[in-house]
Amino acid sequence: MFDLSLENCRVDRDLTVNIGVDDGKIVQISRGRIDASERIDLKGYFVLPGLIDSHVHFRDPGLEYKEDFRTGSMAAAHGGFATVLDMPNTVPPTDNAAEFQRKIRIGERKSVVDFGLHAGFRSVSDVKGILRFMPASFKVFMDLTGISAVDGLFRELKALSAPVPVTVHCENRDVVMESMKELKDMSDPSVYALARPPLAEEVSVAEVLALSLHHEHPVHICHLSTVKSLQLVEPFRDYVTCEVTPHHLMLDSGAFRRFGTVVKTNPPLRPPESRIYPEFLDRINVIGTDHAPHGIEEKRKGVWDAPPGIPNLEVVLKLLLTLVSKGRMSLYTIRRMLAEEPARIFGLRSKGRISEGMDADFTVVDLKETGSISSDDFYSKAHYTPFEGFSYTGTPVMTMVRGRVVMRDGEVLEGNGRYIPAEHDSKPETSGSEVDLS
Ligand SMILES: NC(=O)N[C@@H](CC(=O)O)C(=O)O
Ligand SMILES: [Zn+2]
Ligand SMILES: [Zn+2]
Repeated sequence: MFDLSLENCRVDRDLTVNIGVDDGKIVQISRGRIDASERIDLKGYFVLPGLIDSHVHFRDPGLEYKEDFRTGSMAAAHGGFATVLDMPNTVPPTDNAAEFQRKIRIGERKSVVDFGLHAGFRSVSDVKGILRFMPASFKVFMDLTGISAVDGLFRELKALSAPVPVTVHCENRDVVMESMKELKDMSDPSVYALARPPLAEEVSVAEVLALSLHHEHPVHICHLSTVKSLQLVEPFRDYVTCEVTPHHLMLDSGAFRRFGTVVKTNPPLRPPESRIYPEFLDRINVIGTDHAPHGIEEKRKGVWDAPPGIPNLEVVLKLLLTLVSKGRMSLYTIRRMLAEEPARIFGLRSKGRISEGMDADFTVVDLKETGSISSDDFYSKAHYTPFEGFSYTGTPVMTMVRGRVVMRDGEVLEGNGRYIPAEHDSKPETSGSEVDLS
């Protein structure tokens, strides 16, 4: 007798199964009846593996007025995510063993969903100590760090035979400084798109590709935002993976006219001729929200003083399911880019697929429910979005983390998220997408 049976789970276009859950794990997948003490009937919904957002900023510790691990993880559960990977640019940064362990404790105390952590990089001497905690990656901001320092990180990871990916924010510092010069006295928010032009990203992507090729070490490029960056990355698929954000997928630099500095983000929204469109998704590995909450009052400062970043955890799945309803992308693409690929790239061995032995993480969606996005419903502290009022078709109705319902019908319940150590191996295996039927 298992703890739970999820019944009538439509897990693929034409495949409906029952799923047995015991002790937080998927223990049986079958068409027949499963004996369990509790049953949940999911007839009429579509059941995805528990989705993973590999790019969030929960601002904890140090910037809790913007977000903290509790409100951020509740936003994740509300948005349909069972696992998140948090970024290291907190105060202080998560760039040494002590801070890394401290953030694990913060997450274990506050998070309602499971979480992994990207480590920051300040000094080669901290790398070995951080590796003990099995980080998802080492994150580097190329607009803040010089090439030789980043080269040192690759050398140290190789010396320690640690195939932990280097995750990169690609904007070249020199190009940004040069571009800013002639724009500094201007105040129209749309100049921000010119201050950090596509060339800044493309030059930085090229530098990172050279480092990855030279060291034969995996690299993951965050928030890739131009077609030319995508063309650069394409020949390097065996070592390099990349991510696109919902805002770079759905908006262009024209959004500045409507939303001003609320849509100021790094890298900036791009002009129509250089941006990424949903039709390019099959060339990209991961959709990451880059959930980057700030106080609404600081977001309303001038173009040079407002902090960059857009919160997306509670809108991204509605946006993507609406694209599915319009035939512009498939549910399979959501499963690949928000579950299978993040789990593979970041070594989350127990997550990302519906098969026996995996964690019982599920994201259940209603493909037909319609509505319009309202930041009043957000659990995040950031009650604003450029997608306010967006009419969606399709929404998450349940989020389950290791067999525990943490969101049902839009209401977030109590949860007890766990730290998920990353288990990287040097051979990035292909992402299996079929449901293993026993
Ligand atoms: N994307 C942003 O504009 N801001 C992010 C940092 C980052 O991801 O670069 C943030 O932490 O606010
Ligand atoms: Zn970034
Ligand atoms: Zn980010």
